Amino acid sequence: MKIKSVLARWLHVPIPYEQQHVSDFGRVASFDCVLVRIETACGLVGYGEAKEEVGSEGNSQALVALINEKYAPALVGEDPRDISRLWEVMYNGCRAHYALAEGHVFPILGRRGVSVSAISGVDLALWDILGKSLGAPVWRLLGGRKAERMPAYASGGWADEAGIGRQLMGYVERGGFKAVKMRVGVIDGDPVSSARRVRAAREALGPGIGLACDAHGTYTVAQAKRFCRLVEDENLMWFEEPVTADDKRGMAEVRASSSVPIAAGESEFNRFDFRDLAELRAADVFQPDLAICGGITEAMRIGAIASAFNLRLAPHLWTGALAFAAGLHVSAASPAGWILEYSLGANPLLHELAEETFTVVDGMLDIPDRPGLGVTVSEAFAQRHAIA
Ligand SMILES: O=C(O)[C@@H](O)[C@H](O)[C@H](O)CO
Ligand SMILES: [Mg+2]
Repeated sequence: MKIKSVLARWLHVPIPYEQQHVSDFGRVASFDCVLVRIETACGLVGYGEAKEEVGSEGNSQALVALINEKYAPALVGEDPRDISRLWEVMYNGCRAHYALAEGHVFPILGRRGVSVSAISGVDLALWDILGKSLGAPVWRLLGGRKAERMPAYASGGWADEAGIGRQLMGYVERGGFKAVKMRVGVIDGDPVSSARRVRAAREALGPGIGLACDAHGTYTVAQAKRFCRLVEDENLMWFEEPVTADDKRGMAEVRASSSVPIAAGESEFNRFDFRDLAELRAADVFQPDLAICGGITEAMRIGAIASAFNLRLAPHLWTGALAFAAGLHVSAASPAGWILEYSLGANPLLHELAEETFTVVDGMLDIPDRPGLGVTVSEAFAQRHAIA
């Protein structure tokens, strides 16, 4: 089996004004991703997703250029089922222990950032092709799924102190969620007002609903410690990215300062970043993003590290349908897999790019059992929103 073509396109989907939310980083006016389409000479087609920015807003030109101009020419002619070999060549270039079939030398393109995101998009498409070639869902190729459906949490919660309880209860009523996530940090100013919003949320939800908080790395270590102290009795499911991802030791200090579990990983790029988080005891929950972290291949390794360090895996699924589905397959197959993120912000790439729908019933999401990633991409939707 041989790869015939690799094509990356930037999908830019504007969000209608009434559906936009104001996140920590401003008003979210679009949802963006890079759609990777790989076709084999025998006519199999696989799709993957790569992302330039964690928030999924904005420009993806650099990523598209990298995939189409650097990775694609090297991949054409290769066997798409040799995923580990191709991963290694894309990451380690001429240092890889494997070579490209035709003896081409591949450059080393970078070990973090868009290079690894590009690998993610390719990797997802390769797994999609492998599954389709065998008529099996990806989770089966990863060793089987632990359950037919897994718990999901509703991810949103930007409202102020007066509105947060109602907003989160709205999520619970809508999908039967047993867990929700709200934003704290820059969005509300300081740890004291964050803690007030958390208390309001807990009061509305009662003790039976899981509650997580996400600070997007916007606190200082001192602020994050103060926040943990203020909410220690609110029984948080986790406190996410308390401080910048660049300060892993600071994160470990925050974690050691209270009993509030720490989650991190959406800003990390590969297993080596997660190994550092684990060794520093900086986190309780790992959140790789399948469109960023090196794809399914790397996420399974990250899941193995989580398991070996007695941590949990809860992938960052603020993504389009392909990275979302990939996260479901990995969570279902990984021993550390725990809970799935379901974004409650406007997310057209989750709900309109795929012909299938991902619906939460009684707080649970079905693990797809169609071949490959189990996502039928709507080419009409993709073409309508493709910028490059
Ligand atoms: O964990 C999450 O879902 C967040 O970090 C989102 O990626 C962010 O709010 C998008 O702007
Ligand atoms: Mg987050």
